[in-house]
Amino acid sequence: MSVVSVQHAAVSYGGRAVLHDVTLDVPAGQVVAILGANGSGKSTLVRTILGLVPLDSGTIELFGTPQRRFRRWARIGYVPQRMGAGSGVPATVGEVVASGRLARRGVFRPSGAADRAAVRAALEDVGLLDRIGDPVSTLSGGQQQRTLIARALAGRPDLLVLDEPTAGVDAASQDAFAVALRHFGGAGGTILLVAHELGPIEPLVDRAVVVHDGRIAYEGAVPEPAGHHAQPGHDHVHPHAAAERPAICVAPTDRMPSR
Ligand SMILES: Nc1ncnc2c1ncn2[C@@H]1O[C@H](COP(=O)(O)OP(=O)(O)OP(=O)(O)O)[C@@H](O)[C@H]1O
Repeated sequence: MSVVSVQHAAVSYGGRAVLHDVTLDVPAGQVVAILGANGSGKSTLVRTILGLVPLDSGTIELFGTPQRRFRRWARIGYVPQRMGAGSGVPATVGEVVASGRLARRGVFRPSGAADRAAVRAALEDVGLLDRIGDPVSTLSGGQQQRTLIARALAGRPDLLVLDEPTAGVDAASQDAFAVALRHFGGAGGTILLVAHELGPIEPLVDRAVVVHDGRIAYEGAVPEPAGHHAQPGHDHVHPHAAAERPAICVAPTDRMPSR
């Protein structure tokens, strides 16, 4: 079963086309990484899947239901790009994570034992249970990012969507994050993530999708990093995936297929 199915999607901002004829399938239980250079359209693709950006044409299905009729949003946990958890908000780590339960329980029902257990389990997953009572503002950037991931996990979603979850995050937090994702995936969860560098998540990724200029330029196994191409002594042994695609190797953070 496909958890996300995008067919021939086209998206534009104010008349400027940003995604062209994008087709993407995320099967249940898979970890799919969307890679690509800055401005290639990765975030737009994810935001379109979540219904935050309208389609010009094409179709999207979520859990087999056309997106416009899909109502079970609690099945999806979303961690947006570079969202500060601690920006002036005096909330504790536990409170931020508990807010991830709202869609599950409804705003007007008080939180119960199941909610508290889910919050603790999610914080345990990201290695921050010992900080549950601390103000978010006292956490490092990486720990704040882990708090946001715990908030998404606390809603017990079936699909986790993460936009650049490890960008600018310290190594310890990246490792904690990889552990949390492995746990979520091991329990049958589906993961769609946008990344520049996969780092410790790389072994978890079943399929990589490279977006270039608003089109899918490559789909398959995680490509080799391209950042070392320009270094002296690097023998450029891996051929480009297709003759018309050499331009995906444009930024140090881009990745090229190894075959
Ligand atoms: N809300 C918006 N209004 C107008 N243009 C936008 C908007 N959001 C993104 N864009 C433009 O659309 C293009 C794709 O942006 P998008 O954020 O999807 O790329 P990205 O691959 O996620 O890049 P990054 O890695 O920098 O986040 C870029 O040219 C960007 O400037």
